[in-house]
Amino acid sequence: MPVIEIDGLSKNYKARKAVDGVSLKVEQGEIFGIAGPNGAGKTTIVECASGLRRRDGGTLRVLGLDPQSDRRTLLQRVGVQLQEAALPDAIKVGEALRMYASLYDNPGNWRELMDEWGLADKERTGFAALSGGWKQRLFIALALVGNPEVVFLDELTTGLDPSARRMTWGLIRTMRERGVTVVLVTHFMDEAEALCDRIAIIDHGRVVAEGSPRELITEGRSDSLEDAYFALTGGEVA
Ligand SMILES: Nc1ncnc2c1ncn2[C@@H]1O[C@H](COP(=O)(O)OP(=O)(O)OP(=O)(O)O)[C@@H](O)[C@H]1O
Repeated sequence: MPVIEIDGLSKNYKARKAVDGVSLKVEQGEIFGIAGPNGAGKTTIVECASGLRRRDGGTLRVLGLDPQSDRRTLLQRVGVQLQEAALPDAIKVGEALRMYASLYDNPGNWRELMDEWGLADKERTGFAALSGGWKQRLFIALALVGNPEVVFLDELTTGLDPSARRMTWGLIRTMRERGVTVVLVTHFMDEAEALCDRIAIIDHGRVVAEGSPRELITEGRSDSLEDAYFALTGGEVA
């Protein structure tokens, strides 16, 4: 049974159709990528699926639960890292992890997570003093602290330096090996190609293509996923 089943999802912001009839299935233990141009509706899909935003139409099941009506139960079982998250300036890295862990019934070991994500040296550093890349690492660790079965990561490696980016890829693969299902919103086609089992390309609130990186390359009659992306979204190559 799929871990995530989205059928005919729609969401409007006033007159603007942000998501327009999206249907997707994600299987357990997959790394599922969501790619597409700015404003395509990717974040809105993730927000609706993770229980953070109400949908206008369609059905949604995550771990068999409805993200709207079963929101509280679902939030115990999923982790979410969002693009524009923020924390109080003065909160220290260790405090943030401990505080987030306390929100879950069965949290992971936050100290282990802090080590795993290279944050141990920053345990006593305040949020405001972290660079963008370290904030990003902290947000990923916070998304994982509840020991989630499904994790939604929005622009996972934006702002990370190349070595942190590769380290992050390794840790995401480890999560898959542990059976965690990962939904990854990304603008980086090398990242999607390296990590994702399947990818949905979204444009103007609709799914324009879906498949494994190899299938999308074939469908776009291209040599690389990046070229396939441009072919499938009708975008211009810069
Ligand atoms: N809270 C909001 N209020 C009004 N419009 C919104 C809101 N959030 C998103 N939108 C609009 O909905 C559309 C989809 O936005 P969304 O953030 O889901 O796209 P995205 O694919 O994640 O974009 P990006 O790649 O730039 O992050 C855009 O036109 C955006 O301007």
